[in-house]
Amino acid sequence: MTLLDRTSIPNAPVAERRQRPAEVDVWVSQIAQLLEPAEIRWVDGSTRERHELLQLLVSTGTIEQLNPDLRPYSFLARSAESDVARLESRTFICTEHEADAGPTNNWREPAAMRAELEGVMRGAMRGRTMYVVPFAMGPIGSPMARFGVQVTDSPYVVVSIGTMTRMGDAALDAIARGASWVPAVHSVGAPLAPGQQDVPWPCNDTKYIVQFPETREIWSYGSAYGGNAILAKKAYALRIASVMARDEGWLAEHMLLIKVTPPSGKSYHLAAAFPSACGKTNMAMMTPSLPGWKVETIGDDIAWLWIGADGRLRAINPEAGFFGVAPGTGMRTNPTAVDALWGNTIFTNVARTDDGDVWWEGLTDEKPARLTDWRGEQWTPDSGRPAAHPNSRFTVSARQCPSIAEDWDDPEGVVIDAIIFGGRRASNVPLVVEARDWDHGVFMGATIASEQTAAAEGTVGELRRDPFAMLPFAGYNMADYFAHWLDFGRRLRRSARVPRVFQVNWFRKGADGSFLWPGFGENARVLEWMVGRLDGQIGAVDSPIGSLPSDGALNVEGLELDEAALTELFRVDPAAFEAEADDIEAFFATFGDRLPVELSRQLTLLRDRLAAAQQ
Ligand SMILES: Nc1nc2c(ncn2[C@@H]2O[C@H](COP(=O)(O)OP(=O)(O)OP(=O)(O)O)[C@@H](O)[C@H]2O)c(=O)[nH]1
Ligand SMILES: O=C([O-])CC(=O)C(=O)O
Ligand SMILES: [Mn+2]
Repeated sequence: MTLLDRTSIPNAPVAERRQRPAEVDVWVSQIAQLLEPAEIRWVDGSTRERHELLQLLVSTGTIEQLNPDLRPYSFLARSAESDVARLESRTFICTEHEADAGPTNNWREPAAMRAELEGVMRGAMRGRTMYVVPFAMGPIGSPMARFGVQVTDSPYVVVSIGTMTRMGDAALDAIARGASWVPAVHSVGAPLAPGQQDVPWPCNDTKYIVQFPETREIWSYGSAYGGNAILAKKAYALRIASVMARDEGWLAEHMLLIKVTPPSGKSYHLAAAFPSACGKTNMAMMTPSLPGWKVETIGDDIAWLWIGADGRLRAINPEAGFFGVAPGTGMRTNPTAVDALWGNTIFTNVARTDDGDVWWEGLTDEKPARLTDWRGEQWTPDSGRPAAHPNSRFTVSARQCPSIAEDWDDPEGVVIDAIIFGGRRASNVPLVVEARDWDHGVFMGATIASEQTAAAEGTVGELRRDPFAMLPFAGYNMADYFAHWLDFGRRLRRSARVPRVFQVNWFRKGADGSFLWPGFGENARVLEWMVGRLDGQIGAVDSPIGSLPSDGALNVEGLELDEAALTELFRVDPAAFEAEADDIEAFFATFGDRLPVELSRQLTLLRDRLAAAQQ
């Protein structure tokens, strides 16, 4: 490949195509002048193009093809060791005023960040192809669909966007017809000198994931890992979209969407927000343990919610694929995901078997005698280290999921009956609690705490407040985000039924450190109680933190769960919650007077109820 000098870039040969929106064209040539790619290629989203890109990735050693007899048309990528998860410390929200980013975000002054980015981005694509990737979030034709164009020098990122979004000509045509679009610039930050040999996973030790919410722009540098590089996902569909949602009166949330059908045949739609690696994909694909129950998948990570013309809360999944955590995904825990991964899947940082298939901790109970681990090294069960990276992932199309709901891509979305918040809590938080009303539900969401997982850098296990599971994803001041949710409730109350709000915790542990609740398919028992509550047919008892299942209301028939474990699962320790309330107060104080008064009031009410319970 020859290195082109800067002046020749705008004339770089590009394939002829039909209608290319002038605005996108101009932007692409401006970006090309900065990034100086050797070549520009517009991505059309065709199967043939995907095939070509996969072949290219095999030839550069970025991916290897798995055994087609065992895993048809599937590939394994091994990332650089430093590029395995989202980097929250390098994720920035750049607003004119620091207060608009709020205390939970890394803020940078936009002009200063632009100058910094220009420094690293100049010439960043030398010797590489710049792919221009138009994409749609949400079904094209939906009133909720939103568009974007990402440029990237990573073909791995292009094929990933191809699975995760509606990518290519259809999106570009919508932009040509006048739809607004968000520009997103991505470079792995590894320019190639003439003749320089490429590495399998180019990236840079310096990384940036930058959002400019006020001008709706995204810039990412140095990483090819999912959440840092597939900018349609967390950067757009959550960080930028949450700001659009604030301004336009809807919600962009870190939520799964499911359709639940009990034996009665009447269906319900639920949305649930859990932090990264806390069970969204698993719940979205749940195989209920209860006979006659059915759970169908609509989305596993992101939901956009709005109030429909009928006044009901509606939601779409803006994505088109799943970027799921591999470890822990097995026939006992999530057989639906295992089935979905039969082929056409890209695996990243899992282990490889000798016969060219994949393996990760939890795929099978028995560990293979020999593997090639995620770093490419020989591995045996005695190696004393995990074979797959704890944040290893699969990338697979939603259409391939056997539990996908028929209406998963309905442009009008589905009507939401209940909202669930959850986190990973070894203690304190009961298996399930129901909020007293919407505002109490907002308080629950705002005060979710969860133990950190391997999905981002940091100390795994450390407890932190992760309001609405949006801590790393809200594109604006979290206090204003709380206010937006409270306001949303007021609008729902005016027009129609307000969804119920619940909190769950699948992760409470006993004294021996093991999970008290079997989880996964058995979580259907919790759904059964929720549905009973929606129908007003099942009992609840009041507690200081909300309504708990009354005696016998949670169906534990046939479970190996002793009385002590069941008691512990629902134990609300007022003293522990007093401490929790103090911690919440300190967390709320970080927002100063921007915190909605209603949340301080909810905290006071909680303390009053805790005090009453101890009398
Ligand atoms: N004990 C227990 N573990 C669970 C349960 N549900 C999920 N897990 C485990 O939690 C980990 C993460 O689960 P996922 O469903 O992938 O989490 P996620 O919220 O989709 O994560 P992201 O894709 O990072 O946002 C996996 O190792 C699962 O096996 C459960 O009900 N009980
Ligand atoms: O975005 C990613 O890298 C993966 C993911 O779903 C998360 O971390 O929540
Ligand atoms: Mn997931």
